[in-house]
Amino acid sequence: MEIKIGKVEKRLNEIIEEEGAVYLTLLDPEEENIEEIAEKVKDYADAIMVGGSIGVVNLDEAVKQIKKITKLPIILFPGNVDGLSKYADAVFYMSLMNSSNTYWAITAPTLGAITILKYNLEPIPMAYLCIEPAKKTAVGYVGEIREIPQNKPKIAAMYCLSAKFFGMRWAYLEAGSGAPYPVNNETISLSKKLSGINIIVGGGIRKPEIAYEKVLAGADAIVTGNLLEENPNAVEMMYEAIKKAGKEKLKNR
Ligand SMILES: CC(C)=CCC/C(C)=C/CC/C(C)=C/CC/C(C)=C/COP(=O)(O)OP(=O)(O)O
Ligand SMILES: O=P(O)(O)OC[C@@H](O)CO
Ligand SMILES: [Mg+2]
Repeated sequence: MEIKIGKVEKRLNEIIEEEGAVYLTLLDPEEENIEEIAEKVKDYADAIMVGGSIGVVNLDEAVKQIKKITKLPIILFPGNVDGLSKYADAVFYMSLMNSSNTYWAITAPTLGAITILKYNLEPIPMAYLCIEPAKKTAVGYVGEIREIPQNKPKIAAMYCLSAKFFGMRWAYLEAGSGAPYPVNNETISLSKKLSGINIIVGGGIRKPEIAYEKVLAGADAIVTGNLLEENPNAVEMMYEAIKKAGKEKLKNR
């Protein structure tokens, strides 16, 4: 059996290979100045994620608006089965593996599967892991998580290895949108070392030097959301830090 990797994922893999890391920017479909943010982000992000954890309205409209502004791939980041739009390119086909409710671990993605097929969206298989302090954020509340502690990097790493054994090619270490602090470097490095799959890190990253150290620790992708809602211009300095760290990481390989 041959497993086909889609266009968007292939492109992300090429960028990771050539530049050491990708920069993903998260846009909330409910954001009012979505066009202004997309306009700024289009020259720096490698792809745009679209999603929100508390209900989704105007998703199709939001995706169409972004599409008018840029040709960058749009990857849906669904907070539930209603987070799907046929106007996007791909979807993080995600299981919240450390939820205490099987709905978030397997039922929601299963209920979305046929829609994904019908909409011709490229599914990118991903373990979504909510790490301390995610419990204090919207995703922790909605996703009913068993929060993974930061002082035990092995637990997160073990989930990443499990994700790999399940055939997932990506794991998202999520501290929660707007988190007071991001996932620590030890958790990132051990997760990467043990699993070897692509590691996405997001939640609470607001400074270029922090993004820089997360990439050096082993992150293949960095996500920022809130920061750009507050200051879309910050995208440039984040981009530079991520790509600088990516280059250094490739050199030290
Ligand atoms: C694959 C399909 C169809 C569904 C998967 C559904 C799953 C597993 C969802 C996991 C639980 C969840 C609520 C995820 C939300 C992820 C997300 C879109 C976060 C975006 O951040 P917000 O939490 O909206 O941030 P703000 O609070 O800053 O708006
Ligand atoms: O909004 P921030 O804190 O950048 O978090 C982004 C992302 O990890 C949320 O899913
Ligand atoms: Mg939101």
